[in-house]
Amino acid sequence: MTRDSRRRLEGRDLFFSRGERPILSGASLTLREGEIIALLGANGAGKSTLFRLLLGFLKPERGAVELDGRKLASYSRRETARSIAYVPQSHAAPFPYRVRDVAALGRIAQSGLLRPPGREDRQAVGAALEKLGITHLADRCYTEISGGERQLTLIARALAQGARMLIMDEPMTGLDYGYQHKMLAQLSALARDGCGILVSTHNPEHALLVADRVAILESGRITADGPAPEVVTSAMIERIYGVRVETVNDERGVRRLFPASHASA
Ligand SMILES: Nc1ncnc2c1ncn2[C@@H]1O[C@H](COP(=O)(O)OP(=O)(O)OP(=O)(O)O)[C@@H](O)[C@H]1O
Repeated sequence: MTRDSRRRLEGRDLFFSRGERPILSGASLTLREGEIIALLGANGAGKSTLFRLLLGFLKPERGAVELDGRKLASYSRRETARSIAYVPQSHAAPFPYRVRDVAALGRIAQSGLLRPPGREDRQAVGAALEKLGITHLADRCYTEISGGERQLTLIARALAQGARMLIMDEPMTGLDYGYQHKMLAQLSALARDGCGILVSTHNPEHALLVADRVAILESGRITADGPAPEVVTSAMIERIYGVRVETVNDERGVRRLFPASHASA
């Protein structure tokens, strides 16, 4: 068997609590370059907390986070930012920055806070905007573009950062149907280019469409982690979300879900 030489971000046996309340109690998950992992879990299951631990924003009480086999805590903040980027849910910026300026914030990881942006920075920002198909928005004000365009801008910021591991917190939230599907296509394209993507979603159908693996966070642990069709079953949906669904594989073999209440209506 050949050793997997891809870069990897690994959270092992992570424990974290808020006050007396345990949030994570032994959660383990590994993200590798070139794959999409969809993280599913009910509201409050601890998905964002797990993300913050994997990004090094929070320290686990027990367990370890490692990047390429080395403790994340041993990397400088800037080194970490060159490898791992966080894409939050799209938000309104406090200042009317242009789209290219928001994307350029990702370059701080490469060139530092104090140095004015140079040619390389401008090229990286231009390449990120182009890859996401939003070059035409470069001079638009971030506060005056749509939620979907803002989400793409935040991904451009992550790409400009040079990171190969992207951690995305519910990027589809608030996007219209068209943008949700553009976003899903974009995630697949980024993974084909070699990015590792860990994305949380409340829509298991999105996981079925793009994820190589689906991980389930419940009771503070990853209770399932495997190929989407094996993990996203009617039993799992009922257990996590309390909704009965019927599953049907479409002509491409992609599993589709039908809530039983609609199916029998
Ligand atoms: N700063 C905080 N102080 C206290 N409790 C917190 C804090 N942040 C999160 N929590 C609690 O930790 C638990 C897990 O929260 P987290 O945001 O990680 O869940 P989540 O799975 O991302 O939720 P959602 O799907 O609703 O976004 C929740 O019960 C939440 O109330």
